[in-house]
Amino acid sequence: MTLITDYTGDVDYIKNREHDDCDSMMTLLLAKDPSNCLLICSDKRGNIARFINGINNHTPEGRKKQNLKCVRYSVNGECQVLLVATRDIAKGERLYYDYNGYEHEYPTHHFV
Ligand SMILES: C[S@+](CC[C@H](N)C(=O)[O-])C[C@H]1O[C@@H](n2cnc3c(N)ncnc32)[C@H](O)[C@@H]1O
Repeated sequence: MTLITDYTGDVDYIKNREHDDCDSMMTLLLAKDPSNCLLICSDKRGNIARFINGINNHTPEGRKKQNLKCVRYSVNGECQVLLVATRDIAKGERLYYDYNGYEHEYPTHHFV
């Protein structure tokens, strides 16, 4: 659970980005009413989190590479997405997390 980074960017309603081809959008908040769901768009303003690798969800090797997980916490009353370590990580190791922790919509068949 060592904090690696938070996932920063502009926050918007998912409904406003349905036709956006940005490949670094992160779900921030899933709500019962879909019109209230929020996401983080990091293409214009973001941080290092947008460049962290995703695992291949279709191979056993993909799962083995995972060394981070994505969690959501309320920090000072605001929802935040955090990437935290799931195990000890050696210096120089590549970082990987599961892009499809909740919605299973991100295509990863081609991920190495
Ligand atoms: C969240 S990153 C976004 C990078 C984006 N172009 C940017 O500038 O913010 C997602 C992209 O990184 C690449 N990527 C992430 N993990 C990968 C992996 N394991 N193998 C191959 N490509 C990967 C894919 O091209 C994917 O579309």
